[in-house]
Amino acid sequence: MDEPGSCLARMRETAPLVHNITNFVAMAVMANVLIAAGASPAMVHAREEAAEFATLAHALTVNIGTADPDWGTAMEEAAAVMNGAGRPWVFDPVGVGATRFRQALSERLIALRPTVIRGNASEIRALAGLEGAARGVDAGDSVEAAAEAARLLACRTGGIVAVSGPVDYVTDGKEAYRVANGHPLMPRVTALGCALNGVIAAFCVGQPALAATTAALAFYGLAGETAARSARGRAASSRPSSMPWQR
Ligand SMILES: Nc1ncnc2c1ncn2[C@@H]1O[C@H](COP(=O)(O)OP(=O)(O)O)[C@@H](O)[C@H]1O
Ligand SMILES: Cc1ncsc1CCOP(=O)(O)O
Ligand SMILES: [Mg+2]
Repeated sequence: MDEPGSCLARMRETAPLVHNITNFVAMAVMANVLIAAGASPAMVHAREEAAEFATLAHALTVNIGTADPDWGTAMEEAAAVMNGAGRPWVFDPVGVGATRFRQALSERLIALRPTVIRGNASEIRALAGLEGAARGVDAGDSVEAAAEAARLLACRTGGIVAVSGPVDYVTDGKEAYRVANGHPLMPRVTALGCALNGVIAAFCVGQPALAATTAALAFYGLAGETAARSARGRAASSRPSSMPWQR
């Protein structure tokens, strides 16, 4: 497998245009993360233009976090464009276990065979039809508890499945790798999982998807470790001690 550093260097040489149909929470965070990593983000979700825009993009991400039926159609049409052009796309099944709408849309997207599916452990378990302990969009299951689900999903789609968490797990259904980079503050910041999808998509442009996804996970975890060194974390108490009306 290629060195993660070589994958990063090749991604930066390409500076790929990554088209994202993502959720309202993640849009700005994800765009900034992609620029910082060395790619060009574009957030384009209107049903009337998503497929047309996809023809311009090097890679696509689709994310069902705040989807509605029109966004779902936009995702399916844009993914079909990427498949036709042989370009990578990443699917994030945010909160898939929570509602029938998310489950049905996810089934349609899986049938289009994403290059990479990336979710937290509870999402990957739910996608494989297993019971889980999700709390909305947050994981309640361990990564190890989702490893077999990831393997089965990868065999079903022929793509890569990445389970993020304290130690990420990534597989193509035959080989598997674990990535131990990252910091416990990362799941305390909303949309960091969503933003990771864009980085994975950027790394996958012109590079083998298993190696590229593994490298993206390592790069992202290291970035989180670096950021955590200068982060103060959240306050010890949820009640600030020096609010003006308390003086
Ligand atoms: N406890 C943890 N320790 C270190 N890194 C973590 C931890 N939990 C999540 N991460 C990292 O945070 C990023 C987002 O993953 P995750 O929180 O699982 O996604 P999501 O926001 O979709 O639930 C990944 O890079 C993952 O490796
Ligand atoms: C809070 C929330 N609600 C709908 S989408 C979303 C963002 C989830 O982002 P992430 O899975 O990266 O934490
Ligand atoms: Mg998520």
